[in-house]
Amino acid sequence: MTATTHLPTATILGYPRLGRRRELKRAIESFWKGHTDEAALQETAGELRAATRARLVELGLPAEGGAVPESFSFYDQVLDATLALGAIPPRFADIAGSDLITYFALARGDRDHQPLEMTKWFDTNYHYSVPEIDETTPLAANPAQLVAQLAEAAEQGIESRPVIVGPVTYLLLAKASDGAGEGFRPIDRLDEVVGVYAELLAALNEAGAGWVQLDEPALVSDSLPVPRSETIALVERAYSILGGAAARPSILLTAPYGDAADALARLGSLPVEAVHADLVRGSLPEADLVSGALTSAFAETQFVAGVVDGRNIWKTDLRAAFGALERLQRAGIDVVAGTSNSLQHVPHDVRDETRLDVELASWLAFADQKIEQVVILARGLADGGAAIEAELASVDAILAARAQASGVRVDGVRGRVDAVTVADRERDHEGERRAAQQGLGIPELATTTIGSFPQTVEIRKARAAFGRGEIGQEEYDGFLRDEIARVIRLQEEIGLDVLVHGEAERNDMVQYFAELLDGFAVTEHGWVQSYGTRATRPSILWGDVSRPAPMTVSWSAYAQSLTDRPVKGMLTGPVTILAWSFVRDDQPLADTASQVALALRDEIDDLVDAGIRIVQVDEPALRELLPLDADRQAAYLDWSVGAFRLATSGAAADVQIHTHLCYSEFGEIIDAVDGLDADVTSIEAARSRMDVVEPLGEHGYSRGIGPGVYDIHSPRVPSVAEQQELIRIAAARIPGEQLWVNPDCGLKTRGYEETVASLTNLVHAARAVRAGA
Ligand code: MET
Ligand SMILES: [Zn+2]
Repeated sequence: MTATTHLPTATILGYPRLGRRRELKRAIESFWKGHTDEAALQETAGELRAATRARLVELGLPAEGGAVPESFSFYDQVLDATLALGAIPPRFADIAGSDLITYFALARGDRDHQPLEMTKWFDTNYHYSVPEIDETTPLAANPAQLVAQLAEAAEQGIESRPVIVGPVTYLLLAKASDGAGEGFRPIDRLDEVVGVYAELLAALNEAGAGWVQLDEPALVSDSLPVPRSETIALVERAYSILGGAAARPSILLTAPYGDAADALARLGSLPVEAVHADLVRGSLPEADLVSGALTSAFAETQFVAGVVDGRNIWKTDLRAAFGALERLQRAGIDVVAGTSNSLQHVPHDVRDETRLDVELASWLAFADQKIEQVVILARGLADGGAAIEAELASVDAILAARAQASGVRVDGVRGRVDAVTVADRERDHEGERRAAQQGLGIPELATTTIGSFPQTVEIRKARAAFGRGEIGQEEYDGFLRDEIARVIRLQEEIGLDVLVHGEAERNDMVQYFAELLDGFAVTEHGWVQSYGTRATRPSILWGDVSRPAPMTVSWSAYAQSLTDRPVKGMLTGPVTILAWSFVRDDQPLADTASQVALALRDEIDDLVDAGIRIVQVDEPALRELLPLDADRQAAYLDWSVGAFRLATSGAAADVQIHTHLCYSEFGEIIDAVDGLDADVTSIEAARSRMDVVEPLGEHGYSRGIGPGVYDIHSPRVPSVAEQQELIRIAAARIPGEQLWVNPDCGLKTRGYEETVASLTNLVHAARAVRAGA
């Protein structure tokens, strides 16, 4: 087949992968447990892929011409690329069995193998498996899975489009393996890797593929190991080679998650057949459009315009989206309607939600509704705007109703945000606070935890029984109080200095608050893959946010009543609440964040009134929301830090404010962390062996800091000696009265046995270092 296929006027970049009812999750987990065999798993996966393709066609994507993406994954798309490239790190070479066995070993590790590291995919909450590359990592095209899926589709009568993470993005997201030579960078192997991609493309061509999609989100990011200008040049080099290959499918090169406007004319000139741009996060290159430069660049290249937002669950303003498409069309560009990015970040179908308010539901578009929107736009492109006027008008009406709906704009909430002054974001001076907090009696190298204790089977059972109405409020509350009492006693026995209540009442650190705040709704089936078989159900922040009643006070006050040691109140911060919810798109995030911050500020007031003297406000997502585009970072840090300060600055000098950030790439935002003005900050550090204390030392960081000494991501129990060593590394750079001793993150995913052993060792390690050991 020659690469002359024309992409139809509608497509999407990818679709949710776990299945409408998370069928794939169940099938994979049952395979892992040994309850089913690989054949059974392959069968379920094949059925799911077939159902997905059929669904996409049913929703209106053409069956011909490569409009249907082949975006299935057993675990992760970057890991899929690792297998397709045969880039299996040699430390896994001894794994016997099928490709799928190797695949899961890379993803999850086993007794003898640490898994590949996992980290967040661009500015999303999705985690990918980080490739490990060095000078000798083998590379050999392994197109089997890609070809098999293509054949399945053909059998269904669908010409689908295989999807692969592109070579530049793949290598820029990889890390150099531990054994790599000094100065080696994975991207140094670009030419070889491109050669393997060429082989994959040849195999796909042979198998009859008309199109292939290569995702290059690296094009929009300033947070990668090379400057963006170099990324663009690398993409040009890679695709000049790939495009020049004799036998290959047509290539769709995508640039999701951000703004590639300044590179678009260059991308359009590459020897590929279609280029995608994210026009939600990104923009059209105005000057190039007006001058005709874009038109010339795209003279022989189709332009997939990502105008339907793939990151949120709101209906797209179709009239505005169609306006952008028409401008391109009028400029003589062959335009295709598409989504801004893969729909893997949104749930399946609003129609599955039976408990949502009907009016709210009418404003929403999950994956299936987004596809319907793309298909309408495509019809407009083919038949002219008049052909879809009724649909455009219907969305106009929905958006107008949404703007007027009760709860969307609440005068009281808005008035309060408008009245916020600079002083509302300022606490007393650091020194005064330190003096006022002496009364807390906190020792040097104070020991504490990050908040949650293990969520046992019993806790989950009680919550489920309460949810089903099998046990009443009183019984459930009694159960939680017993749990809190147990956790307090345990911490006293272990000898921790600052205690927590354990968060047993929380299903999730964001959803718990979403359920108690006005302006939020929760879904039944709104699952979104977080990594592998894990999914979360983000809440929907649809209206002005306020707090009808205290949310955490009774639990924290009860815990404090049981002990003389200080108990930390525990809240999730405004930025993290936003980052892990689907947030309204009709006002700036900064405004929404201020509303959430004011609700938390009231909560802190109430906690303090109830006798709590230390409050931790977790912001693990602060780094995640940092824009990929360097030009947008300052504005982001300004509002996000401002929201945290608004939440916490009502606290008097003698109230100690803690925050928790769980990631180690910290250097980039150290000024922002300083700007949070928290008295104490706990961060992840154990896995990186305290790498972060050096920049902190250099920065002259003056506040309390708790670099984690216990990696909570595995059941392994760190010894006293090991934790003592990490504390010593930190103590060499940071004065003892500033240094806190704590785990990397919460303990909710751990079991009790390892938790008790690890925390006991932690306390002994801290005591030993205090005693000068
Ligand atoms: C992802 S950060 C988690 C913080 C929370 N307080 C916990 O301990 O679970
Ligand atoms: Zn954490």
